[in-house]
Amino acid sequence: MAEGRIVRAVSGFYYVRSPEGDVQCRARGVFKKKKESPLVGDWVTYEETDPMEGVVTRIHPRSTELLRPPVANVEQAVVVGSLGQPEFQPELLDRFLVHAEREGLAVLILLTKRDLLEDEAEVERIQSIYTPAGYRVLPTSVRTGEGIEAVKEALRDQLSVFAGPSGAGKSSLLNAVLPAADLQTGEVSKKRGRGRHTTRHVEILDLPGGGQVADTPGFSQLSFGGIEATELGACFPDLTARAPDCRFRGCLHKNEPGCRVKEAVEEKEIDERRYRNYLQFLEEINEQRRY
Ligand SMILES: Nc1nc2c(ncn2[C@@H]2O[C@H](COP(=O)(O)OP(=O)(O)OP(=O)(O)O)[C@@H](O)[C@H]2O)c(=O)[nH]1
Ligand SMILES: [Zn+2]
Repeated sequence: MAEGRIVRAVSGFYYVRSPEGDVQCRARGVFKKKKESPLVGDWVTYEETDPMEGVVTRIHPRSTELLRPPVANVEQAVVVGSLGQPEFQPELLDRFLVHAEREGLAVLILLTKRDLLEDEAEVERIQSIYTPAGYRVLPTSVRTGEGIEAVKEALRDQLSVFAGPSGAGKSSLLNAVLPAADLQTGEVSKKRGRGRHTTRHVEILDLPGGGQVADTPGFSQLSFGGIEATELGACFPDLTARAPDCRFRGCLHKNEPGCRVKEAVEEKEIDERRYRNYLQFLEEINEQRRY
């Protein structure tokens, strides 16, 4: 019996990382009967039946479970937003943040392409919105190398996914933190940057400084299906912090009297744009319910 993490899954085989290499495993038949299946990211117990071959016998309880694409036990979402080409899109960033919060992940906001930014005050403006909400915001550039060491540091000791709009620079960042000598990984991973939503397999990559990254865009769906209106507030830490002081329990911070969140927006303690995005997402959730 040994334990390890599934780092890849290809046509019915699960590859479990061990100090000797990746052990090619099949899953025990009993999982199928129980309608369970091992996921990339799972910690499992396996039995080695032949050298470097085995059977997964137990799936350890998951701390998180992302569905599209499927990865288990992701701990951190690195939410990526570009500072130029494409220009910074706050609404899209908030959308990704909601999904990361919803999945119970720790969040790091990475601003990419700092080298393209002419207005130096922009980074501070963005930080002044998201830092009070509890997020760490790191400006980076793969062109100048700014922030890359800090990114490596932030990725240490946990499994992360990079999430963010297409073209924001996720693959470039991944290449920047992967070992320079590991050319093959670098090239493959660059190629994977394209068509990543189609037939690709999720793979967990080891980072040289410790820590792992799942080579997947994190969330491929950004609609709010499955999220109830009453749950949305909890996905905005800056709003949630004030919610206990609202007059009504279950306050949606919309038109209710005695709403502390709305007061905080008026007093500029909560960023107004974040609040407007919250209201818009709430509207979307209510729209979905109508159909
Ligand atoms: N100037 C500049 N360009 C960058 C930087 N990072 C990425 N780019 C460029 O931005 C474009 C998109 O980068 P990718 O890394 O492919 O973006 P992605 O988020 O992986 O995109 P998808 O694969 O579509 O999800 C490429 O042309 C990169 O060369 C940066 O720090 N500075
Ligand atoms: Zn309220």
